[in-house]
Amino acid sequence: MSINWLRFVSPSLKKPPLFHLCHLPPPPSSSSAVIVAMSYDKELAAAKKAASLAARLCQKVQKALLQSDVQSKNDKSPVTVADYGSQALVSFVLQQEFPDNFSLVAEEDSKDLRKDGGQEIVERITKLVNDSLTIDGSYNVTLSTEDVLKAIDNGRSEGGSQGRHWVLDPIDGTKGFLRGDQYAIALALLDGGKVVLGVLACPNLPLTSLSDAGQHSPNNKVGCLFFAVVGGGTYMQPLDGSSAVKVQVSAVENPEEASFFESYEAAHSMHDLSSLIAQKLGVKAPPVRIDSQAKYGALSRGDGAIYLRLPHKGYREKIWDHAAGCIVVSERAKCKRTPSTRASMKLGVWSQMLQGSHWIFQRESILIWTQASLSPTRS
Ligand SMILES: Nc1ncnc2c1ncn2[C@@H]1O[C@H](COP(=O)(O)O)[C@@H](OP(=O)(O)O)[C@H]1O
Ligand SMILES: [Mg+2]
Repeated sequence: MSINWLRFVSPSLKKPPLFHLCHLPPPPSSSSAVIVAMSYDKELAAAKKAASLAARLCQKVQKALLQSDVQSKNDKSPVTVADYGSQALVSFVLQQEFPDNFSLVAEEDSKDLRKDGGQEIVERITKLVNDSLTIDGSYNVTLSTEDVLKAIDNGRSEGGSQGRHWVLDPIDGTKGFLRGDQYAIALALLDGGKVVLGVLACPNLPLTSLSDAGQHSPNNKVGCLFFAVVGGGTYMQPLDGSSAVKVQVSAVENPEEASFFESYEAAHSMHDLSSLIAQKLGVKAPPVRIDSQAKYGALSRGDGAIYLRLPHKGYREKIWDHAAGCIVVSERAKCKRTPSTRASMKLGVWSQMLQGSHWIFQRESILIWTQASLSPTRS
């Protein structure tokens, strides 16, 4: 049931240990990598297409964002027409491409949209989806509002450790999206309970490193698509479709020279605690706070070396918030056999002292500290 580097453990099977330090084996040799990667070619092409189309839809909505686009969900997180539109689009594309073997575990459902007063918003979503499909031109269809609601609800699969299941966060970082900041369309494929493929579309992430001094220059283009297939390395390409490059994680091993990422939202991760931990690790740089799994994309190309995610007590992570990001980081291109232990040992001591059920994940110079007891199902 283990998924590469981020382990998904059913709560009924096992209580997470107090802390767990995970040294991962090196990536497979290049010959086996090619064979493994090729077996998901069609899935990768479909996932990139679906995520890119959804990203374009979201970009359009973010530009024209009005407060009236915001609805309220039970958990009080904001949901936008782009959230639903993105899910409908990805669901539709995947179902077209894999009509005989389609299972999608996605964040949204149409319940709120089907309530009184939802019709207008459904029509707006439907128009957005149809406009995106028309521009793409691959499918000669015009979806009705009911088709769109069904496509959204086709994301209600429970997933599981048998067979293939797509996992989607249609807009990860909804708060960032509403603020005009970072967000991601995060799509992963589980096969036999393992994440085998991940695509992260990050429409607002600069193409150059976040640590570059010129990042705020008006000439610095934004819009990145990260993708990884198990055994095949991680790639990044501009969302406009130009060619992809293999990325590699940071070479920084000394935490004193590392920059660390955390959630922008203090409600999602305890900033005070991460600042204390960073201080104890010897990290000198201030935290880089960004929304969504764009953090994983940025880590995979070496913009930073540490990601601390410390949710408040009682929060349970969802599979769609990590599945795509974890493979994008764990399939990074760099292959170095001597992992740095300096930071992880320090973190280990701290995690014992804090007595939390935090796990530490280390791969070479990357450190990710998060509560990650996830199951390959939606619950
Ligand atoms: N109280 C909480 N603690 C931790 N994570 C939370 C949270 N409330 C929401 N989240 C999750 O944090 C995600 C955003 O991640 P980040 O903090 O890295 O930007 C949200 O994704 P959505 O925006 O898809 O709902 C949501 O799943
Ligand atoms: Mg999310």
